[in-house]
Amino acid sequence: MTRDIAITAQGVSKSFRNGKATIDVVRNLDITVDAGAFTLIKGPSGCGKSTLLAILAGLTSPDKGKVELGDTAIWSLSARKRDAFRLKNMGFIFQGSILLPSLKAHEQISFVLQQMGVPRGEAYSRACQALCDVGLEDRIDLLPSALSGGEKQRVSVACALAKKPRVIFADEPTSALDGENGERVSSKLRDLAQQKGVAVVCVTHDERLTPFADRILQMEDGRFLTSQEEKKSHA
Ligand SMILES: Nc1ncnc2c1ncn2[C@@H]1O[C@H](COP(=O)(O)OP(=O)(O)OP(=O)(O)O)[C@@H](O)[C@H]1O
Repeated sequence: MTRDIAITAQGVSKSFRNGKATIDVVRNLDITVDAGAFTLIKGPSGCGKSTLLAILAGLTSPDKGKVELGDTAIWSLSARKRDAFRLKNMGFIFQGSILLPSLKAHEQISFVLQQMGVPRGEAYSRACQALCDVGLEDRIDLLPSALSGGEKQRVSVACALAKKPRVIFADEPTSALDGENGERVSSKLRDLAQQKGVAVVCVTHDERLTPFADRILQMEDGRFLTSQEEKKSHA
């Protein structure tokens, strides 16, 4: 069976300057991500997980290397074209996702869908369906000020679902969620991968996500451990 590869990154590196010091956060890293798979990237705090995710998602430019989604090299696009490509093809679930204070839960989502060109009525029904999928059917008409932190996080999850993207990038998607809702979001992400062929790439410390993953990559000091190194580090 041939693999359906959604993302290919080759030789990706990123450093940040901290005063006079330079920190190499992502080091000459290669990764391929399959469509229809839930890929989990784990590793200690500060090892470069979020930076890598942002590079793959076209949000933080690498110093070196190439990232392709399908046959589009995202870092060769102009900023404007990259924004449009992201809007159409990617969903995001990030820690502390910001909601617009004056929009109700369903409007947060239908606003994004309409930016993508989805007609108003369809945008509304997709927004409501996605909010139901994350258990927010009785929060559809509420403003962010009336939602808890976990509910706001679920609105951003619903937004990523409603877009029906090719790829979902998630950074600690369950961090603000209790057991039941953490499980609901985790299984939704897995179902999207398995049933809709979405490539889900998730970075997390949350062990609750592990059973849902098709593939787990362990990161340390800006690179992936080989399976042998992983065994040694757990010994
Ligand atoms: N914009 C930036 N400027 C300077 N340093 C940065 C920047 N972004 C990240 N870093 C540094 O890069 C390193 C890796 O950060 P990153 O957020 O990618 O790690 P992480 O593995 O996701 O950590 P955590 O699990 O704690 O979220 C950290 O030392 C961080 O301070």
